Amino acid sequence: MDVSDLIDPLNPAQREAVSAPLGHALVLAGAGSGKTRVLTHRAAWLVRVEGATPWNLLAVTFTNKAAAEMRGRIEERLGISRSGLWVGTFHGLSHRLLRLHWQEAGLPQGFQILDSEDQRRLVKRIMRDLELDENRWPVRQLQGFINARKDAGERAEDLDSADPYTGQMARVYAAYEQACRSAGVVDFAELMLRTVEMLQNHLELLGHYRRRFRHVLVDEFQDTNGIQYEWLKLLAGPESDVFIVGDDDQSIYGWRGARVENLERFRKDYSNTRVLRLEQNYRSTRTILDAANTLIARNSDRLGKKLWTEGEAGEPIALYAAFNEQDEARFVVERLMAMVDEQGLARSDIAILYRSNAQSRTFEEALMARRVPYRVYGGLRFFERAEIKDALAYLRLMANRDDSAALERIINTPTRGIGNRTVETLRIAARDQGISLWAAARGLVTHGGGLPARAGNALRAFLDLIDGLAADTAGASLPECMETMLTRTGLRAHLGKDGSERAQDKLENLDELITAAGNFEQDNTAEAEMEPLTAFLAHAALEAGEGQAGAWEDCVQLMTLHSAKGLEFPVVFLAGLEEGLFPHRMSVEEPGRLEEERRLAYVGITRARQQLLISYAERRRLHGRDDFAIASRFIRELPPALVDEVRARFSVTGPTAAGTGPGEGAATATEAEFGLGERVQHSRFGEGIVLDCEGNGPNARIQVNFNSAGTKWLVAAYANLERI
Ligand SMILES: Nc1ncnc2c1ncn2[C@@H]1O[C@H](COP(=O)(O)OP(=O)(O)OP(=O)(O)O)[C@@H](O)[C@H]1O
Ligand SMILES: [Mg+2]
Repeated sequence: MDVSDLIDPLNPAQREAVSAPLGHALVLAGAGSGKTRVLTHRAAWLVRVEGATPWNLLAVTFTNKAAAEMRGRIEERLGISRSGLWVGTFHGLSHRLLRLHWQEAGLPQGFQILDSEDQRRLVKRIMRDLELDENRWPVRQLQGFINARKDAGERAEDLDSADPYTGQMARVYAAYEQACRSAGVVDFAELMLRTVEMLQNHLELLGHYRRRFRHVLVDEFQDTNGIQYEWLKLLAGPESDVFIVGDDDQSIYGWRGARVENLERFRKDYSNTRVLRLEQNYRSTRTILDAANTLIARNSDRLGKKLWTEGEAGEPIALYAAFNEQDEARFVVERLMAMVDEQGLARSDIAILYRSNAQSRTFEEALMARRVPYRVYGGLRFFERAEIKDALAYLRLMANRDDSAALERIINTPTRGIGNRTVETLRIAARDQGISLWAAARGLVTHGGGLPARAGNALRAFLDLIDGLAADTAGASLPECMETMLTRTGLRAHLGKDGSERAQDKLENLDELITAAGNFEQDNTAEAEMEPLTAFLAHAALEAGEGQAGAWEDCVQLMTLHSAKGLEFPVVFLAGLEEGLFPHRMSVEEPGRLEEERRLAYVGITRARQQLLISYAERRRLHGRDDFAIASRFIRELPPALVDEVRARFSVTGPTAAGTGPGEGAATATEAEFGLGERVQHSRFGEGIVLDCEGNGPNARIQVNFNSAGTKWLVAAYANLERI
């Protein structure tokens, strides 16, 4: 059998791992050393050499993007496509198991997935029911508590209710579980926990999957948490071989209960594990790799790995000290546009990585202003935008009337005369009778009960609308179903009334949703027969941006450092390296958490193949607050010889003689350059210092702090500022 395509593109250590005899194996190696490559080749090897069938494989990773890539690579090596391979994320695969075995899992067939915003609403509602003070019991804290308990495999009844604090939390948790059950919804953490419980309670099912999944492969193993480890241990039975790859230096989910100790635990639980190491890095230039190695060397308690490259030194790391976050975004976008134009890079070769989701907005605005296509992974995803969530809530309710979170979201969107008081009446009725809001509404409409006639009529019309929509769209294609829904619910007309640009955006997003539904291809896993609508809704809840508008277009990639794990890009911009932001202010006090932040920086740096550009802003407006920041300690921890500082300047273009658009009149434009922090003179306001600038061309505005007149924004083209 010719397996040269599996073996030739590998170095000796990688070959050893791919062709290892059957049995458990752990590949422990640093970033970019080919762990993921080895794992995909191993999967193909098992089928082609060891006689496994694709049906025997279970391959797990952490992000949708990584899972999609892994699936593609394995299918390519096996010469199959859209095969229904069990390759996916922990959550995605759990979802699949629950869909297949909803009865055993004790779920309604059309169960829906609750995302974290819906979850927060639900927790909030429960707190109101229990009359808990939000100031004493912050909603997010309770939500975090519930998820953490689930990640640890604990139900409300497992908690120690003797302790008053835990007891109170446990009460909320219990009520929350009850509400989810009656609504027929599951949250993300529940997907895992429910699967584990289902397998534990149904040994025949467990036996079936254990016999089936003879080969279990896990990427990024260092980030597994308690419940994921449990899940793996269940599915990989005594007859199965487990092949895991990981890097302790890239463990970045400790805050969410991931335990790097699972690497050690694995070696104990799975005796005779062969441990293999890879030491050659194929991803990055020597400069980038040296910087990463130097940084991570500061951490203690490392398992210790060597990493070297035959690659070239490459370019130095560029460092840009931005005046503020706008200036930072401008620098990044101008640089990347130049790279695309001059170096012929594809936009998708370029990634902008940041510590927290909130940072994406400034970059998005700068990219939009210059019409550079981009795509945000994770964070505020297409499917999380308000208008999209409204539309999806209608669809969810059509699929499952008991989905109270969906009902609450749209019962009065667009306004239809169902006020807060009516909704409150519904809530009370639902709570008292332990039924869903829908059932409560039907009851009130049918039997009367405390609703004024007008409210009753409005409610009845709403119920009939949903029932009618569900009946009329049965059997229709997804896009048709959405089209009908958007029209009949009045959602589209409601947005159309408002002529603003934002409303226009929203309408376009709704159109995009129809397109996404049209392009949506269901996984053709014959086993998991799902209604197309249910499948699409699950996809929307689970896939981070995969169905996002224009996903197929060549666009710049934006994501948090956490979502960048396992990926690589020729060019990486690492933005916002400021003390307090990165490392995050919550982490600097605790050495353990600081080390996790450093690992995150290591992950960020090692995503870059050829060029790494780091930036920070000396002033940043985030969460509505202005902060002055100093450069992150992680910048100081890089070898200075590898870092090149970029000079800070920006240019403002004056109005063109004929008033032509930007670009056309460039030759006649008067170009004035002001450095941030430069002293200038204004005819009326006197002397001041340049603080900020916004926009380009004739619309550029400049912010100056005048000695006597205070801080002002001026249109640069007309301000006639003079440098002094
Ligand atoms: N033997 C090899 N020859 C050439 N290129 C290789 C070889 N092994 C891996 N690569 C390439 O090196 C890059 C990094 O590989 P891969 O993504 O598998 O590393 P990794 O160890 O999984 O990294 P991470 O820790 O970041 O997940 C990829 O572009 C891969 O194709
Ligand atoms: Mg990898």
